[in-house]
Amino acid sequence: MIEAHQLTKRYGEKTAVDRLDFTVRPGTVTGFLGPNGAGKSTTMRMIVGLDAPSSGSVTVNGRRYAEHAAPLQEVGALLEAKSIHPGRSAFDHLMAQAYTHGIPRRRVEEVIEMTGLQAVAKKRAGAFSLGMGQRLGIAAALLGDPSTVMLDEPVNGLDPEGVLWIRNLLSGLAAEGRTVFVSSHLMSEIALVAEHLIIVGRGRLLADTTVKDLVSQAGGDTVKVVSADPARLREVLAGPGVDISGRAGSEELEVTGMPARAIGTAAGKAGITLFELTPRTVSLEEAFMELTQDAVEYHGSFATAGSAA
Ligand SMILES: Nc1ncnc2c1ncn2[C@@H]1O[C@H](COP(=O)(O)OP(=O)(O)OP(=O)(O)O)[C@@H](O)[C@H]1O
Repeated sequence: MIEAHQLTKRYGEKTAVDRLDFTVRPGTVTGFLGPNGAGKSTTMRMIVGLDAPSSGSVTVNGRRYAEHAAPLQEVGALLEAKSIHPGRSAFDHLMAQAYTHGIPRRRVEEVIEMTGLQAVAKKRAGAFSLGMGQRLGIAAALLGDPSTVMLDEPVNGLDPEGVLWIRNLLSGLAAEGRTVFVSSHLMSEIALVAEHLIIVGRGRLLADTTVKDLVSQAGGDTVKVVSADPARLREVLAGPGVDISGRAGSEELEVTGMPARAIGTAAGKAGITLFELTPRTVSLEEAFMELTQDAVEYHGSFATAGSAA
């Protein structure tokens, strides 16, 4: 369990993390999302004590990271900055860490197997591909068999097989009852693995929600209905929580707050012929963009042909 209370980090004039309050719970994968520069890495660094909060606090399993007697057993982290000696083999790198934390050799062998590094474990880590490097970073994060696992942009630059592997690994860790906290600036990646979402923009909390709720809040439960008698259909469907819109003279209605199946049934009972009944699905990417559009630090811009002088 990770708990942040009014967590704040300032770098001079810049407030990278601004009074964040959130809880990351065990047994599920929580995605940590936000545009570039939103403060995700800074937050994660504070969770593992690599950066000190300017104010507020963050704890793992009820204590600040530095207060744990055996922190590697509490939280395993893969952060963006890697500190792997390029001349050392993956096995030696993990053994060195295990040795300094009183972790047995057996556990090193276990994490090598879990991360599929058996064939390359004795090779120089400096010669590793990006994917292998990520696997090694994850192996190191899992070394202490931690109840909380935190990964910063774990799928960055991975091939589809690597992405699928990470997805299965994270779901498996959550199913074992661990707290799993994963950052990304890509909604599409997180949507496949996370159930819960913490979304930040410019250091502020924008949403603490579920993937399901984010979609429905963004209008994911709208249904397009084309019928022979839209005026009567409006009357038939009207009710509490149901919102109906449509242009005068058009056969098309947009219905929010009623599933397609219920609309079809009601129309059928009233004898109204339907020509089309289409649930509109808002992609998570769209929902995310809508939520974070004001919080993006650097908007891209492009000149249209007409604007060139
Ligand atoms: N050491 C530092 N000194 C000054 N500013 C910093 C420092 N570290 C981060 N920042 C600034 O704080 C803000 C948050 O950065 P952070 O790296 O935490 O964002 P992020 O959400 O992880 O972004 P990304 O998705 O690009 O990795 C940015 O504006 C960044 O420039």
